[in-house]
Amino acid sequence: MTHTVAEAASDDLEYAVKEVQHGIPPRVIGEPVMEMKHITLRFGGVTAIKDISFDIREGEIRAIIGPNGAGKSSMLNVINGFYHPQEGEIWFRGKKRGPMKPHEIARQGIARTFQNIALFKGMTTLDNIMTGRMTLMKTGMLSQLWWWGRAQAEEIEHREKVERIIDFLEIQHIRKTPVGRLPYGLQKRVELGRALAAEPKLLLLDEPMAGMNVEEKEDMCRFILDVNDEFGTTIALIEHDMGVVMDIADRVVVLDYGKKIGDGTPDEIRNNQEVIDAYLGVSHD
Ligand SMILES: Nc1ncnc2c1ncn2[C@@H]1O[C@H](COP(=O)(O)OP(=O)(O)OP(=O)(O)O)[C@@H](O)[C@H]1O
Repeated sequence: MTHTVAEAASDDLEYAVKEVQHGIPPRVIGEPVMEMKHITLRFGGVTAIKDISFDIREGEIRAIIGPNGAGKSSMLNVINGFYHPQEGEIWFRGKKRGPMKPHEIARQGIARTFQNIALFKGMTTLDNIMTGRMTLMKTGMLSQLWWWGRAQAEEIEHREKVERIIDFLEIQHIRKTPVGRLPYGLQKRVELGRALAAEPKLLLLDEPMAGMNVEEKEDMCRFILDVNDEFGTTIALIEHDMGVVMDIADRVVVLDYGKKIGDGTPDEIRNNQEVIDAYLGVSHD
């Protein structure tokens, strides 16, 4: 089956996003936060990313799209330090970044969610979101023994922040439920909550709508737009649902077989012949 971008967009979903955007002033896009310069990443004989450059700017919602195996997840893993490219440079806030461990990158204010939900299934929503604050916790195990009062004060502060996220994501009713018992859409929302708990400046979302029904997608769109708007969080996301991408992204970078074939606003991408030929003109469900 073939279909165009417009056909791929669900009318219901489009409406929900427009409704959310209504009344909100246009986003202010700032300087580049992250610059990927001529990145090449190989796994043995497989070149997952070939000489790709693009940037992510302060305050924007940046989408990375492309067919299966295009190199999107690999790119997200390069951004969050999980993979180290063999070639190219990564610049973060105007400084060249050397190889870093993921926890060091988390301390720089970069958080992510995963394509396959990576929550602690036996733990409650509340505890899972609390784990997102680990990198912000100052008091270690030993000092907790000596500085009981300080550790307690810190715990209260973290709990308050987590409760605010629970309110924001409208998941009060499941705060004590083990996440393994939750429907898929709610688990995805908890995972977003855990990433938000780290108070990221740059949030990376790997297929946040995958496996969701239309209603769940509407909710997730609303939360992504609200996170960007209310917290000023810069967001980079991989997403297959073209209706979502074209509605919420400020700019879109398109990958195909590890190469960049398009980069621009949703309108520019819709009209880019190379992108249409490689990706948009055919079904990619
Ligand atoms: N850890 C790995 N070891 C070997 N090859 C890998 C590894 N990770 C990815 N690849 C290969 O790199 C290429 C890009 O994969 P990647 O997962 O980044 O694509 P993608 O665009 O995210 O795909 P999808 O939409 O299916 O998730 C593929 O050919 C894949 O098989």
